[in-house]
Amino acid sequence: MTKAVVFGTGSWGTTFAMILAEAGTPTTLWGRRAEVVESIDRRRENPEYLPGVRLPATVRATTDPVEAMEGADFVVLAVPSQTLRGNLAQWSPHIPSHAVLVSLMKGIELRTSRRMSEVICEVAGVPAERVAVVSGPNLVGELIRHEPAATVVASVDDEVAARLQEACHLPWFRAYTNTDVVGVELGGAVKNVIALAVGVAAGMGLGDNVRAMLMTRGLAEISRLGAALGADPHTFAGLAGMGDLVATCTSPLSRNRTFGENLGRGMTMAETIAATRQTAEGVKSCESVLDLARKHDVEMPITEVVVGVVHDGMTPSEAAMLLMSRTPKPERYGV
Ligand SMILES: NC(=O)c1ccc[n+]([C@@H]2O[C@H](COP(=O)([O-])OP(=O)(O)OC[C@H]3O[C@@H](n4cnc5c(N)ncnc54)[C@H](O)[C@@H]3O)[C@@H](O)[C@H]2O)c1
Ligand SMILES: O=P(O)(O)OC[C@H](O)CO
Repeated sequence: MTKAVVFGTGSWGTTFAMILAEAGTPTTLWGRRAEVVESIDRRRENPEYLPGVRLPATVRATTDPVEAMEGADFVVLAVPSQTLRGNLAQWSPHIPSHAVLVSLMKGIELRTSRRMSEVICEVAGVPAERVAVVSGPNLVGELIRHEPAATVVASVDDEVAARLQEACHLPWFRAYTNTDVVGVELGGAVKNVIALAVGVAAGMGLGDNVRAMLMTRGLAEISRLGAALGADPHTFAGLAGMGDLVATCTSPLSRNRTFGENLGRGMTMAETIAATRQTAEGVKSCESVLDLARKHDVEMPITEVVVGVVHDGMTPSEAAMLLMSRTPKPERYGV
């Protein structure tokens, strides 16, 4: 029988463990904090991240990474992107030699500008064929109610993607396979940056025309970066591209959009960080996305102003003025 371990008892790690278990894949959750692990193991609930959600009996939990990985066919990683390298270095000596490593994370590493699958290959010393990525419009607040949703399971090895698809596919959770790992990962990481921009605009009281403009031109930025990195352009019209962009930029459940909205309303960065309990990946990844774009000579004006507002003291009004005063150009310029 296929078994999985999920590293990270946050909202997506716990929810994906629930999905795997419901799909018939017994799953062990690894967490840092003994009280969270004990609650999952004894009471079948993660009160901090998913209060009131009853987890299936085939979800176990432990603080011991070695015990967690015993016999695992899928090692699923759901910690904040910037912590992956340090954590995985400790876990990788104990990963079963046949196991596939799966990234649920939607970030780009600071300093190296690497995608999460690249960090996994480098740190765990595994070939790309042993890595998969799950990304799509998957807001946890809806999934825990078993509302219908779909996702993309990507691996350069389509058999690996098909195995993971089988391990997590449910009547209410459709998993589609894809071999374009680069495109699927970029779609997930960069939409968080665009959601910050959309949130800022909403916080400033701006309406749907602005939201549509930022989402559409944001998709152009994602596609330009994807083209430079060799992604399949069709991926960005799919669930991991436009799909996730729509969900994240329009939902009040999105942490990234909410983070931007608080900034747009006039909260300081310190106040906004204090008001954010969970991981809003775009806050750090906007800088690494911009670095990646610059390395590949790709123009990403929305990402630039997001970095300005989040990290360099630019005001939302200055950001809006900068974007609107750019040189007029044809819509397909640079795409
Ligand atoms: N929540 C969602 O709706 C959702 C959906 C799809 C993808 N994602 C992505 O999944 C990833 C995880 O997000 P999440 O929503 O579960 O975040 P979260 O903030 O809910 O949980 C993060 C987890 O990581 C743990 N953690 C924090 N710092 C750590 C460290 N240094 N070492 C080890 N563990 C640490 C926390 O204790 C927590 O258990 C992110 O990349 C996010 O973009 C989230
Ligand atoms: O809450 P966010 O902004 O991290 O978005 C969650 C998921 O990535 C949506 O698919």
